[in-house]
Amino acid sequence: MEAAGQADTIIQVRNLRNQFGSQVIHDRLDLDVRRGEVIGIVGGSGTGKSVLLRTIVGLKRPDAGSVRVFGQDVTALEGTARQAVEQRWGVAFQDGALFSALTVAQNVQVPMREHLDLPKPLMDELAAEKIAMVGLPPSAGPKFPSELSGGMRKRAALARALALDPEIVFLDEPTAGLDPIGAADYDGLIRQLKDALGLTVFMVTHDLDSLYAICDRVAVLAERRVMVIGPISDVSAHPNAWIQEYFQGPRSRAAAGAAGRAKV
Ligand SMILES: Nc1ncnc2c1ncn2[C@@H]1O[C@H](COP(=O)(O)OP(=O)(O)OP(=O)(O)O)[C@@H](O)[C@H]1O
Repeated sequence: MEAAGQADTIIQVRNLRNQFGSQVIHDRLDLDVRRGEVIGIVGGSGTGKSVLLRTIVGLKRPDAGSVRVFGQDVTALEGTARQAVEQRWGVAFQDGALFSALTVAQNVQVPMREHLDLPKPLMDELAAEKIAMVGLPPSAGPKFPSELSGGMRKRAALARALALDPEIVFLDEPTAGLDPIGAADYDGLIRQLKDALGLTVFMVTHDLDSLYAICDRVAVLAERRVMVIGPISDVSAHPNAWIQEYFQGPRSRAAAGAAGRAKV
């Protein structure tokens, strides 16, 4: 059941604590993600962006605090209740994490096999639909991940994340390793899918161009928590030293300039 008054908040993290041994990664971290937004998670290396993503999707159990998705405390869910929630989101990891022994189409069908009981022709049809949706040619379906370029593998991973028509897509460094044109194409695809499907997109990224081009809001992880969150224009004005260096450096100014020109 969705918590009353939380209709717009699709992910709510409160007082989160994560640590590995004596290394505290998150402490009293709060985060709200709104339904339908593209949120970019940034921060210095090792600030715990990936750990935050993994905690929200249940791959890491938090040491303290709560994580509510769709109004449900996902850290407490088990069995079929957990499966039901997992069907409502898709995750694409940085390296794609595709099964190398399966074709692209079979990879896209993995979540279908796990969660649904569909006849093979229908699964083939749905896989072809997802493959087309992410801009891959039909010929990519029977190929193995090793036969694809890095950019195509990322799209295949996205197709798998979209397999069950999720409401939220989690992306870990989606444009890492892509050339600038490939990265811009991928950004365009995310924006297009978000608009067409009403997706909420949770994106860990280092890519300043992506932040400017597609993120509605940006959350900066620093000092073990979300130090600042908001539209990029607000966040980039924050006086924190890392934020200033990150957003006011030459690469950021170039990305901001490019985004400004694209909007003209
Ligand atoms: N399974 C684990 N066991 C022990 N330490 C871990 C584990 N996973 C992550 N860490 C540590 O937690 C910290 C945060 O890791 P995380 O991968 O979330 O950082 P990040 O912000 O995503 O960094 P980057 O931008 O470099 O990818 C790092 O110091 C990392 O070494």
